Amino acid sequence: MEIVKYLTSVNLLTGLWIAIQITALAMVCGLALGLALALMRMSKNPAISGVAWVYIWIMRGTPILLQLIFIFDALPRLGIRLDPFTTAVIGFALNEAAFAAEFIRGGLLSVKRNQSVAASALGMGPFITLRRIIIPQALRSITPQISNATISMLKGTSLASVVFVNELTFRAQQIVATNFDFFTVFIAAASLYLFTTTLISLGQLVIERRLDPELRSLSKQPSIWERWVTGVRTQHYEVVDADDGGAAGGAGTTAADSSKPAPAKPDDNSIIKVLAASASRSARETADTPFVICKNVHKAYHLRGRGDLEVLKGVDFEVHPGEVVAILGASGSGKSTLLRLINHLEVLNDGEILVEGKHVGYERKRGKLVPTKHLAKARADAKIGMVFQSFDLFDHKTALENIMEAPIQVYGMKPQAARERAMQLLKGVGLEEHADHLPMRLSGGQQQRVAIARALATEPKLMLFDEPTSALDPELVGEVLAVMRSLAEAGMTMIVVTHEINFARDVADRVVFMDKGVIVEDGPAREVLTNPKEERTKQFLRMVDRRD
Ligand SMILES: Nc1ncnc2c1ncn2[C@@H]1O[C@H](COP(=O)(O)OP(=O)(O)OP(=O)(O)O)[C@@H](O)[C@H]1O
Repeated sequence: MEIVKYLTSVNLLTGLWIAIQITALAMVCGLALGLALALMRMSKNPAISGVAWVYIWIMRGTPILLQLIFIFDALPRLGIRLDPFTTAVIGFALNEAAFAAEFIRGGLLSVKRNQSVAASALGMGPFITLRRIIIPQALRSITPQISNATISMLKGTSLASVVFVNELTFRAQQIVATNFDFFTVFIAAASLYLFTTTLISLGQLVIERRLDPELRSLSKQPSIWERWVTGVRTQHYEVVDADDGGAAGGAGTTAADSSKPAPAKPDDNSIIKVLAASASRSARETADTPFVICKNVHKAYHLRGRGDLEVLKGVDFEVHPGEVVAILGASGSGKSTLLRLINHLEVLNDGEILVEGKHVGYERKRGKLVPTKHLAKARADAKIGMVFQSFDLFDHKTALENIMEAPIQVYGMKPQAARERAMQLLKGVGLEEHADHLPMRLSGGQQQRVAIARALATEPKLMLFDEPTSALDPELVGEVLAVMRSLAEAGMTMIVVTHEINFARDVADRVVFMDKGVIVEDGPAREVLTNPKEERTKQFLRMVDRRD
């Protein structure tokens, strides 16, 4: 009974409440400062990362007790006088920030770099990318560490008694000093700590479940009961035919039974064809000038300790509206680099690239082209869709969410309209029944078709494909090529880096052959592929022939 008396004693409960307040405030401030320090640590600017490093070094290397005493005793000498509670909050926050910076940095680094490259290609700026793509994925690995840190801090608030904060442990000691009932008083205090830390652990559990993309996607699937009642085997959506112009609420058809095989090729009414045709129309408005112009393009990468690696050595090349150009060449010849330069995922060293008459992400200053500060906006305005070899779908988002992301976040589309557009696109690539599936639940071919749909959702005027089938098993290549073929047939301007010679022969208007950073041969696809003029092209085609 004695223990119940202490468990409900106002004295101890007030002490616990003070400990909780210090912990909550210090954790919020510490995590915010920790995130800033983590980003500073990851900066390429050595001065910025150096400042963060020194801060973390000092705060992690000195005891928090001394830090609290320093803030409480030393700051008044500089004219800054803080009360004990504020001192404790600031002291714990500053100390926590140093530790948080490191585990947050670990979490951010655990997200694959390709995720942010894919976000950039969709016109997403650094802030949106961090908030929508990187942090949600990093949070999964950071959450247990935040929970650990919160529990440690709650227990560690007893240290705040050195600056006269009257928290739980301190109050328990004061009671014991008067009644010497060590056992009961300390058991009561320990129980109060245990109760609170248990709540923190339960909170961690709830957050982890909410952050689990698999559980989230499953919760969108109809339950067994719902399926039985409605007779529907998978999630169903109203899918508006592209004919309806995507008008919300149009007469729709329901996504069909999952047993229906995915169409090998989108039908003529598919939104894929509608978008491609509209891109082709707008491209033809500038038909007298090439849509893409590369002039004397140079690119070198600086390799630490090994000097510069010159990857592109003066590339000149043009693509006309509605044209499909296949870029072939041996590994390392600079094909992907050239694609990445076109939508400014890399910075040019020399020369210039114009898309629809504009330098993407460059502005002229004193006669010189310099990268603009508004790079994300420049990419978004250029409307260049890009599809990568490794698909690079956002791992924490379903197929539908992947496609909706850029229209909503970059182009300000209303969520309902973006959802309808995304469903039409999924239907167009034969994947409407996989709308709520996470990338990890899709085959490589399906992921790549979602990636194409995602790129098309921004209504691109130009599509760049970087070896879109290289990472696929041979039996999955056909389904991706079928979608690309239908885009090409509908008039989309496309540049395709590929090793698929048959695709290049059948679909491309032109083939450009690259070797060691220069264009060796450029001409009509059939001519270059059946009757190459250059020895290097002949050698490459013989090698591909043998491989096939
Ligand atoms: N970020 C980078 N830093 C340093 N070197 C790079 C970087 N990106 C590419 N390279 C190098 O540039 C060269 C050309 O790379 P690129 O990816 O453009 O070639 P590719 O022709 O597309 O080859 P593959 O067909 O194998 O993809 C390669 O030697 C590659 O190692």
